[in-house]
Amino acid sequence: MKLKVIISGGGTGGHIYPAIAIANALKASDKNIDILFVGAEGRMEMDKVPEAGYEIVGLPISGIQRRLTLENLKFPIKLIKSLWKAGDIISEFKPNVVIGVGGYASGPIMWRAQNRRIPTVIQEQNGYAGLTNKILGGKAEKICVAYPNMEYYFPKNSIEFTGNPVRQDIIDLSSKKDEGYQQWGFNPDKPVLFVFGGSLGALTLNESMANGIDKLLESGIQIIWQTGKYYFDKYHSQFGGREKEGLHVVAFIKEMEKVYAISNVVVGRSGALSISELCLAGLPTILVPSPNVAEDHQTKNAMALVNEKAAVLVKDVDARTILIDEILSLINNKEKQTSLSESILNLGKPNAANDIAQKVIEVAEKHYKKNN
Ligand SMILES: CC(=O)N[C@H]1[C@@H](OP(=O)(O)OP(=O)(O)OC[C@H]2O[C@@H](n3ccc(=O)[nH]c3=O)[C@H](O)[C@@H]2O)O[C@H](CO)[C@@H](O)[C@@H]1O
Repeated sequence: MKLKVIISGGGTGGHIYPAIAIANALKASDKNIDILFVGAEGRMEMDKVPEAGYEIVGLPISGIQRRLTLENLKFPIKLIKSLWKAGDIISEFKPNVVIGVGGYASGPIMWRAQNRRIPTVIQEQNGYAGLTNKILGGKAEKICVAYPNMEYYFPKNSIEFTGNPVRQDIIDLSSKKDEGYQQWGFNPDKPVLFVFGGSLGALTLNESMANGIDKLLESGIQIIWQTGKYYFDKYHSQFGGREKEGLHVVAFIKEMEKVYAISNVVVGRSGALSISELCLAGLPTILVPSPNVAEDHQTKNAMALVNEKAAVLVKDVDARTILIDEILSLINNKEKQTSLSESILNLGKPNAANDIAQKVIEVAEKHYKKNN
């Protein structure tokens, strides 16, 4: 049987990269599997998925703002159009299974698939479930999760505790060190600090860095500062061009593995995928959870590590005043770095992508046998 799989969702890196990791694991297990991505028109997946070598179709869907806006009035029309198009995509591609990774596009296509009795698999990256996944969860064959206690949101029998699927290039970082130092022009004998605010950057981290950048550079730290594309112009115009001093201000990093490979200390938001990657990389990390996300889930994500002494927590409200000192104290404390590194490595799930791919194949084959 030649398996046909739709992978749907996106919106931010936190949904797109796990989707690509699942696709790669499916292909690694059987190169004849046919994969089609379904995303939302105009969103990040429409670029990132083709860059990863997969075909993607866009639905005209968007989210609902929490405020009353003109865009919200268009939402029902976009939803109806998307449901229509989702139906056409399914009729044409004839998937054996549809995977939803979260984000606007997974709603319409998973809904359509479930109504046509095509089996569906949800991959939930966070320690909570949004409304769409809660609705879809009731009819999904499997729900692959990365945090405990998810039976609060989903039927217990469908849950598989696989961990989040992480890009394979983040495994085996030691072989990428030399290339990493070379690419960034860094001295391997001096510490490297990596600051990143998830896939889109984070204002709090940018403002906190702007407050203390000279103090960090004076201490001999080499820095990669990812601002996110919306904040890049502002911070690059202020701090760009200082590569000789060891400071790189960038909008987005394509080869994260080479940055993780050379980082001594990382500062980040606590998006689910950032955390899963840091667990595999085993990096001493300071987490500053975003307070602007549903159900404060980044704090929950971060606490899962902090409770195991696997990361340091700095609250968003405190970051502008204490983050720089926290960084300096961790950079200067090798013992703490080692203990954080050991604890965070214990929480990693390096086989998640393969485990999820196997579940997807099982679901599709079971359904195929039942119907043929
Ligand atoms: C503000 C917001 O809504 N954040 C959510 C979003 O986060 P966000 O999209 O930031 O996602 P994550 O932190 O989970 O993952 C970021 C991903 O982007 C990659 N990356 C990041 C920066 C960069 O320069 N280059 C790069 O490749 C990382 O390697 C990682 O794979 O989705 C996550 C997963 O559902 C949620 O937990 C987050 O709360």
